[in-house]
Amino acid sequence: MVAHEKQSSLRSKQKTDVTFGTLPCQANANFKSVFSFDPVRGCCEQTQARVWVEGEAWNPIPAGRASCGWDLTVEGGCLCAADKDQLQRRRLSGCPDREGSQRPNADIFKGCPGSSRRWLEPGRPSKQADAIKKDLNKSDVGTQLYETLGLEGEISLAIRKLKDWAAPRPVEKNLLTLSDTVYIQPEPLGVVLIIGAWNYPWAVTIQPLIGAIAAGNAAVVKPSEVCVHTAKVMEDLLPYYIDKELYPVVTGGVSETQELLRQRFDHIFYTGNSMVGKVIMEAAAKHLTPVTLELGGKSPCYIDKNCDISIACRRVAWGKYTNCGQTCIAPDYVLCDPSIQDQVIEEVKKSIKEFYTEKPNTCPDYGRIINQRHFKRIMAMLDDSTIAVGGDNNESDCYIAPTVLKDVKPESKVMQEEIFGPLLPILTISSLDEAIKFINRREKPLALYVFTADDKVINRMRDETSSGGLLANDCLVHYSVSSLPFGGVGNSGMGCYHGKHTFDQLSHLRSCLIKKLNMEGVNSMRYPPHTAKKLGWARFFILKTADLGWIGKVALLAVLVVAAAAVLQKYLQ
Ligand SMILES: NC(=O)c1ccc[n+]([C@@H]2O[C@H](COP(=O)([O-])OP(=O)(O)OC[C@H]3O[C@@H](n4cnc5c(N)ncnc54)[C@H](O)[C@@H]3O)[C@@H](O)[C@H]2O)c1
Ligand SMILES: CCCCCCCC=O
Repeated sequence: MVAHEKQSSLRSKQKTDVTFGTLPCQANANFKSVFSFDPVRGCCEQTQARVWVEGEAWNPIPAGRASCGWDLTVEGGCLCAADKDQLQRRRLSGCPDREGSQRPNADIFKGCPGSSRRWLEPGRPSKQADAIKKDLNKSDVGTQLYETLGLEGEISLAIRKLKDWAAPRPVEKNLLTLSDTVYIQPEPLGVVLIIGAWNYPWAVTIQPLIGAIAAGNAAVVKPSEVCVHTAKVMEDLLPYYIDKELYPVVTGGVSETQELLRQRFDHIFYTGNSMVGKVIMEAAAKHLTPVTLELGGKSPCYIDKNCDISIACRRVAWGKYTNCGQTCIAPDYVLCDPSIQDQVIEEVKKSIKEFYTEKPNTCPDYGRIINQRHFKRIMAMLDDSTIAVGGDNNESDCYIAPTVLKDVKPESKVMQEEIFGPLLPILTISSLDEAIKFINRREKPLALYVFTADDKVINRMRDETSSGGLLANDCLVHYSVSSLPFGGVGNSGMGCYHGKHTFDQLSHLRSCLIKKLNMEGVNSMRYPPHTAKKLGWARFFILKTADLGWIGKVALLAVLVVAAAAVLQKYLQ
C-alpha cells in the first residue's frame, strides 16, 4: 500500500473509533482509549482499555472479553487492531520459559516466531545491506559494523537484563515509611511514535524500537523517506518479523509525518535535525505528549599541542569521514594551536589515504552523500574557505572527497550550521581558554572531543563546557557503550537512550507505596488537630533522620520499638 493510501486507511479507521463493534465474541461491544497495555505478555488486567456494551457504562475490559479483541488507539481513533488471542498464540509458541515470567518479557527477541533477531543474523542474504548500499554506498561489512552489530548487542542485552529492568526497584525509605513497601514499578507508556533519520537508518530507527518493545509498548515506526530504498525494505521486512499490528511501519514524507503528529501518542521519539525537532515538540505539546529528541549540531574537536598528533588525527579522520561525514556525532570542526595546524593537515591526509586509498571515489568503504540536495548544501559551504586536502566531487554520483579546510574563520559559511558531510574545517586558537570560550559561545553540542595527553586539559574541558557526551582521545565510540545514556542537551536534544536508558525513557517509572492498615498510631502526627508538638515529631522523623545511615536508622527504630514496648507494658499493667 502506498503511503497516502495507508494514511487515508488509518484516518478512516480513526473515524470508526467508538463504533468499532465487530468483535468476534461480542457484536455489541465497542472500544475506546486503549493506551496502556502489555503487548508482550498480553496481560489484559493491566490494560486501560474500556469496553462499552449496550446498556452498560464504559468499563475496564474484563479478562474474558479482552481475549477477543485488541485495539491500539490514538486520540480516540483506532490505528490498528488485532486479535489478541492470535497475538498471544504467536508469542507463546516456541517460548518455553515464558510461564510465570514478569512482564514485559524478552521472549519476543528470542527465537520466537516473530522474533526481531533473525533478520539481523549475519550471513543471511541481506536486503537491508543492499538497500543501504543504494542509499548511502555503505558496504555490506560497513552496514553490519555501524548499523546492525549495535542492534544485535542491544537485543541480546535486553534478553539478558529485561527481567531486572522490569522488576520493582526498591527505594530508600524514611522513618515514617520504614515498615511500608516502597518501590518504583516501571510500566509501559502505551503507543510510541518513532520517527527515524536517514543517515544510519537501521540504527536510529530500530534501536528505539527495541527499547519500546522491551518496555512493553506498542510503536508506530516511521523511517525517514530520504533513504528511499531502506524505508521500503523496512516497510516490507519489519511486519514479516515482528507483529505489524503492534509495531506498524508507516512510510511517507513530511505531510505523512505531520498527519501522524496530529494523532495522540504516549511518547514521541524523534531523531533528526533541531529545526524539525521544534516542530515535533510543538505538535507533541498539543497532547502533552513527552518527547525524546535526538538531534545534532556542530560537535567540536579540540586537539591539544600536548598529544600524539598522528594517533589523534587518525581517530579524528575515522570519526569524520565514516559514512561520508553524515554522522550525528562526527567531529564537526577542529580547534588547535596555529603551530600544529600543518601537522594536523598532514596526518589527516595520511589517514585518508590509509583508509580510503588515493582514490576514495573507487573505495568500497567510502560513502556517498544521501542526495543532490544535500550535495549542493555541502558544496556551497566551500565557497569562502581554503581547501588543504581533497575537494574533488561529482554531483551525478553525490561524491565529495574527504576534505580538509585550513585557517577557517568563525564567520565562514562552513561554520554556520552542522556540516553533515566530509569537510573538516580547522580553526586556530591560541589556548585551551580560548577553545573553551569558543565552544561555550555556541549551542551545546551533541558530542565534544578533546585530544590530549594531559588529564588536566580533559578535566577542564569536562568541567567548563557542556555537551551531550564528552570523549577524550577518541571519536564516536561512546555510541557503542550501552550503559552510557546517549543523547543531547539544549539544542542537541533532550532525553536519552541505549540499553537500560531506552527502557527507562520509554517506561513510566511509577511510584508505589504499599502500606498495611495497622500501626495507625504512627500517623497521628499528621492528622488534625495540628499542634506544635506533632510538628516537632514530624520534623524529627522526616528531617532529622534523613541524614542517618542505614545502621543509624535501624538503631533508631530499635530504640523506638523498645520505647513503644515499654509504654505499652506500662499501659497494660
Ligand atoms: N542524535 C542522534 O542520535 C542523531 C542521529 C542521526 C541524525 N541526527 C541528526 O539528524 C540530522 C539529519 O537528519 P535529517 O533531519 O536530515 O533527517 P530527515 O530529513 O530524515 O528527517 C528526520 C525525520 O523527520 C521527518 N520530517 C522532516 N521534516 C519534517 C517536518 N517539517 N515535519 C515533520 N516531520 C518532518 C522526516 O520524515 C524524517 O522521518 C542531523 O542534524 C543529525 O545530526 C541525530
Ligand atoms: C560506532 C559509530 C556509530 C555511529 C552511529 C551514529 C548515529 C548518529 O548519527
